[in-house]
Amino acid sequence: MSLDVDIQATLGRFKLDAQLQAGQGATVIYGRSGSGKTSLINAIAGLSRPQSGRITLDEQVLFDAALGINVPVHLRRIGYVFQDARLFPHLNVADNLDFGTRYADASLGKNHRKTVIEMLGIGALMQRRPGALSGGEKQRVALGRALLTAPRLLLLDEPLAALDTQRKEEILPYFERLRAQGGPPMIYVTHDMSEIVRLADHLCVLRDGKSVAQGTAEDVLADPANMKLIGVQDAGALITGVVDHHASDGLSGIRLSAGMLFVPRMAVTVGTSVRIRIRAQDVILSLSEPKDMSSQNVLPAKITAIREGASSGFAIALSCGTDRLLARITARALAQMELKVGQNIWAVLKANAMPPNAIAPS
Ligand SMILES: Nc1ncnc2c1ncn2[C@@H]1O[C@H](COP(=O)(O)OP(=O)(O)OP(=O)(O)O)[C@@H](O)[C@H]1O
Repeated sequence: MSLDVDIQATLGRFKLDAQLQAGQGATVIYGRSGSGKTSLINAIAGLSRPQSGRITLDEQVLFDAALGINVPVHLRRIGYVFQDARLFPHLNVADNLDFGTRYADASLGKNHRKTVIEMLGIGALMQRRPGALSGGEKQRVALGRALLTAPRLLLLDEPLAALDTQRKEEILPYFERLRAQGGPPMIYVTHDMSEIVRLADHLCVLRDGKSVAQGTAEDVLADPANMKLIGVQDAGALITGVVDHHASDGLSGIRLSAGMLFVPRMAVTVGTSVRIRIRAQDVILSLSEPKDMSSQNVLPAKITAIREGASSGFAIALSCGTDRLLARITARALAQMELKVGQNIWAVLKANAMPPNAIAPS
């Protein structure tokens, strides 16, 4: 699958001017409230019509302002899951599921329906109406309804935003499974970093209606130039490792290319590959190897870039074995430590700075 979007739209006083390239897997659109995320995916779905630009999905032109092409919503074969499920209240789950299949490829038939219902664990809910479902169940049905149309692409607009933490945990594994099992490519809107760690292959950052950064999630998050865009609270790189052991003192050891990382005990088996978000503000830099610290996590690193960030802070990009880290330090620390690109340094990471929602099987 390849999606190519380059559109411009004026919505009241808001101007959207976005470019997006997406392929297989999950592409997360990340941005603050009002940055244009919903407007962008509505245009991809065909729910709104941009003033200019072009949208192509694989070889098909879905929209081209100059050529006057605008394929109607129901012929785009794109599934859409809204934040608030939007099931038909007067129809039971079975009828809600079948509603979208009117335009779907009939040859997919009953087997596809059965697989989707089993995958989402909604078989027991078939006769219930949406009013008798929990928020998490509603979202599973909404996802099922979208999948039953055999979409070429799935658009998900903050599908977990209306759910509490427990319900989010109930639904996220379904998205992870879809991604792992080669389900339809997803464009997934969120401003929740933990969902990015769990799902994002690619990341596109929107700001004030403009796509200001995009690429693999690892590249976008490790780039010190993007620290301001992501926000100093959330900025941080993704690293990968393999669960090496679970210690009896409540920590799990993760083998990284540059050494061992200790995190609060993880509920995954030894040998599992994981992706971990290390927030820039949780990385401390030291010129010499710290030996008498409470932190268990001291990794050798090299400075690859130094970039001025927001509010007198600097973003320091580090290579750490084959991984990248991002650290945020003050201008004073930068001057006192006389940090330079190319310098070898030690990165200190607190185990408690890596809560379970910052770690996901990769
Ligand atoms: N039809 C419209 N008419 C006028 N303004 C609009 C219209 N649609 C969207 N906007 C404005 O465009 C801006 C972007 O809205 P959009 O819903 O795309 O943002 P978002 O990033 O999805 O926000 P959120 O995270 O809060 O859902 C907002 O300021 C919104 O008020």
